[in-house]
Amino acid sequence: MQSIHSTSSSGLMNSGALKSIIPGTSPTTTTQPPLSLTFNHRVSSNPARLVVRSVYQFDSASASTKVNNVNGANGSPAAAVTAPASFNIGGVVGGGSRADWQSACAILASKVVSQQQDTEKSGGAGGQITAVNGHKAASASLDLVPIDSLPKALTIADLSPAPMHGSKLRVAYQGVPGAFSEAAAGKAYPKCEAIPCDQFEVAFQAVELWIADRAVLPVENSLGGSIHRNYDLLLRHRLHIVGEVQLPVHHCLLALPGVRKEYLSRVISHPQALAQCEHTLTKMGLNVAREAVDDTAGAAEFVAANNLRDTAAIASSRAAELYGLQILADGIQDDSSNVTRFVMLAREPIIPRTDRPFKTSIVFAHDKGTSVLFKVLSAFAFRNISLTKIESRPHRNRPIRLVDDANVGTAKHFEYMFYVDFEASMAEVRAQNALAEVQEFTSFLRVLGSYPMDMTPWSPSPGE
Ligand SMILES: O=C(O)C(=O)C[C@]1(C(=O)O)C=C[C@@H](O)C=C1
Repeated sequence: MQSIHSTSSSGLMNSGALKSIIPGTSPTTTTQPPLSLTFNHRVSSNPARLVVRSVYQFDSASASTKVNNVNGANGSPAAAVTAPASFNIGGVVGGGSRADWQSACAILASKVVSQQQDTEKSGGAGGQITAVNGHKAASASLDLVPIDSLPKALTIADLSPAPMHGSKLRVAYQGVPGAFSEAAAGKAYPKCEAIPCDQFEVAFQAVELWIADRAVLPVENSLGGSIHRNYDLLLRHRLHIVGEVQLPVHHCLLALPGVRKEYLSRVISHPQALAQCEHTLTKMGLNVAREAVDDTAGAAEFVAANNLRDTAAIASSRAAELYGLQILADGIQDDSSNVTRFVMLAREPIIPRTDRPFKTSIVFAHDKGTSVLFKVLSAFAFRNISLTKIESRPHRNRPIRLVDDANVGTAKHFEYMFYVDFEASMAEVRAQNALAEVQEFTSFLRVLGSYPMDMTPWSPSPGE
């Protein structure tokens, strides 16, 4: 019996992807007294090594509280908000009281005067105070900063860099370059800048924090079924589904150059990929250990980076190219028409239309009563609205309902959240009426998004 082990991102996975960006998780503190607090979102510009970190940093060199938002797309500062918290003037560090402030100002004033005198004496500009408290000081002759170089007021665009005209849409995905999610991002937004993230949660946060404009998320596969975690995340976050793509998934068995099948003692990949290739691997005589990692391309990267001659990865042919691996076997998915469905997420919903086929995704919890699920679903059936998917997940807040019966004891009913996709646009009256009716039977109802269906003509993966 083969087993699939779960390995956390701190284990096998060695990606340079976006890391968790929950503020305060990786504070960098100095032993010096906290003089200013810097909150930095730093995004490296190397797409294969993109890391976003929230750094709370006590910065004794600056006398202010700064929030620096560094734009991930080009690495240039997008915003810097400065507010006095405590101060450091001319080497005098103040704790923030009025008396400290005044004495520090006095010291500063005397320094200005003495430096002005030095400058005047020397007749040069060499003795100018260049910066006070992070701000450029006016020159000694008091010719103030020219009007055209006055600092510009921050605008909402500085704080939330959306793609400007002509710039690329930034799309967050889970995994490293070569992952199928990256390919899905490219299919959904052909000219986008794909941003690798080490977890799904991080991809959501990247959009919520305006580091990315969209996230692309796998929700189901034709062989492996639903990706449950992502259903839960859709509910926990407030992003909107704005589109879907269905990607043919063509798996390859990858190993270091020169490695033969007989040398292998394990195969590593994303759990979905291992599941999608299970029968083929067995048919190939590869009865070796399977190990799960965070994404397919991450598995390929791991084999290459650690020079593992006894390990193969299941990943895309692009991953083979990127990480210098050879393809031992091509098209090893158990079904040639292996497809993964991804949804695209954004901060704002799109306006639903009726000029092309639309799908709408909802989630609801139903109230007590008889045949409630039947009643809810019939609201669609009576209006000729086809359901394309139904999924249930445990109700997080109320997973169990106790039903007491004096004679026979207590029944424990499991409570669910139901996710339904149906083929209609929210711009259609029949869809609005159906939802109005659904609302009557439900204790909770949310529209996750109404979006164009992926209608690309069917093209099985190459080599099929
Ligand atoms: O690991 C990857 O390459 C992914 O993009 C993730 C993922 C998934 O979660 O299902 C996407 C497509 C394939 O089904 C296999 C893995």
